[in-house]
Amino acid sequence: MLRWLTAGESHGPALVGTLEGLPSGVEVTTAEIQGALARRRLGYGRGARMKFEQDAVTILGGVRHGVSQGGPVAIMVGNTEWPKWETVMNADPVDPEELTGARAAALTRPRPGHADLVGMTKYAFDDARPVLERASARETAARVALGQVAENFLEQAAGIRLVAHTVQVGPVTIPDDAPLPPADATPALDEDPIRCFHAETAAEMIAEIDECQKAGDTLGGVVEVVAYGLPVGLGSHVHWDRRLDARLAAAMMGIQAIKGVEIGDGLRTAARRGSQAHDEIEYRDGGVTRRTNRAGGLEGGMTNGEPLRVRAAMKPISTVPRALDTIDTETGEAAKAIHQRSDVCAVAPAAVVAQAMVALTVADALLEKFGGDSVEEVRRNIESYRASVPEHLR
Ligand SMILES: Cc1cc2nc3c(=O)[nH]c(=O)nc-3n(C[C@H](O)[C@H](O)[C@H](O)COP(=O)(O)O)c2cc1C
Ligand SMILES: C=C(O[C@@H]1CC(C(=O)O)=C[C@@H](OP(=O)(O)O)[C@H]1O)C(=O)O
Repeated sequence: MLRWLTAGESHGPALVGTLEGLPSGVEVTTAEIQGALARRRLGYGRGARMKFEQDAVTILGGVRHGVSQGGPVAIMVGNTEWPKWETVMNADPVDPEELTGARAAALTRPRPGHADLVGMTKYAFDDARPVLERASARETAARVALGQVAENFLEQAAGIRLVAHTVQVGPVTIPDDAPLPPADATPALDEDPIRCFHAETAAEMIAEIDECQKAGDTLGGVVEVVAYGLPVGLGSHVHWDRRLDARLAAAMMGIQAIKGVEIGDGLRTAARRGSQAHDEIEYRDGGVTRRTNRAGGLEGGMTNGEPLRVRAAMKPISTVPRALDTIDTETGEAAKAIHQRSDVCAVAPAAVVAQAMVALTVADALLEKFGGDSVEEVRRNIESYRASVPEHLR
């Protein structure tokens, strides 16, 4: 079993991620994790903070000389902006006289759509600061760091490769027949400001973000993660919480601002007749294959050998520059919601976060099916399973 946890606040000294259950022998370096975090910072429509803040990666445990050792992997993502927040966010008590200035002021005008108001009520705060500090998607930096480790494991143990791209920004969508980005598309996607594989649509998406920014508004969209090279049989049909589709949906919904998940053609399939909704099975080139991949690589909650396709729908950013109506929790009067700065659109980075969550979820399912304490043992187990499948059904 693979487990992962994160800790840390948006303006704290660092975020920390821990990954428990990773076999030994996974090759991974600080530079690779730094690369994944740099990818998460990309994206047209991101706010000013992405420009000046840096992620400083330190692998604290579980890896020696670039190879995992079988113990928990702990990764720290330091926040280079910490000196500005050291008093306001200090873990130890500070002299109240030092708590002056805009950063220290209580935030009492909760943003509709953010965690502010409910978090204040639930955790008994009269300031939204502690709520937004932990609700913030800054936390996804720790998940992306862990996701890179999981991705290395998947590739090294099973040749599995993942890509993530933007398929919709606000109302602008890629055509239905747009080709899927191939397994090696990540460098090309990194070059596109909105991480869209369809050049004409990418230009329209950028124009939509520009227009939205001018109007003082924000945007959401849809991202898709594709995983290539999955063995048949990850997940299970036998129980609801062992279905891989259920686990992927939970992983996607666990990302800030994700409000819908689609496996394969998902919602679109609901409008089709059965003859147009399923993937007919045939022998081709000496192996079993599906004519189409509308199911997105999952049948009965199990991988069927086709590419896995998972989409996640992100709502528009809730810190709207043309601030929304709210209340002031201190005075009880009508007010305009907090707005200092914000992303206009964070769909491109959300794709990178979704890729990390799929990597972690699939890595967990791979270990559940094949077990193994070293990458070599997992590899052997996969090979022996593949060899046990009758030749005409491979
Ligand atoms: C990559 C990413 C960046 C985000 N950036 C912002 C932002 O700049 N401003 C904001 O209000 N919300 C942002 N969000 C969304 C909030 O974190 C999210 O709406 C909030 O935590 C409440 O959770 P919920 O939307 O799931 O209900 C971002 C989300 C992601 C995934
Ligand atoms: C810092 C990151 O994203 C932040 C996520 C976020 C939110 O509310 O989720 C709000 C913004 O932070 P702030 O309110 O301080 O400007 C984003 O910049 C990051 O992704 O590294």
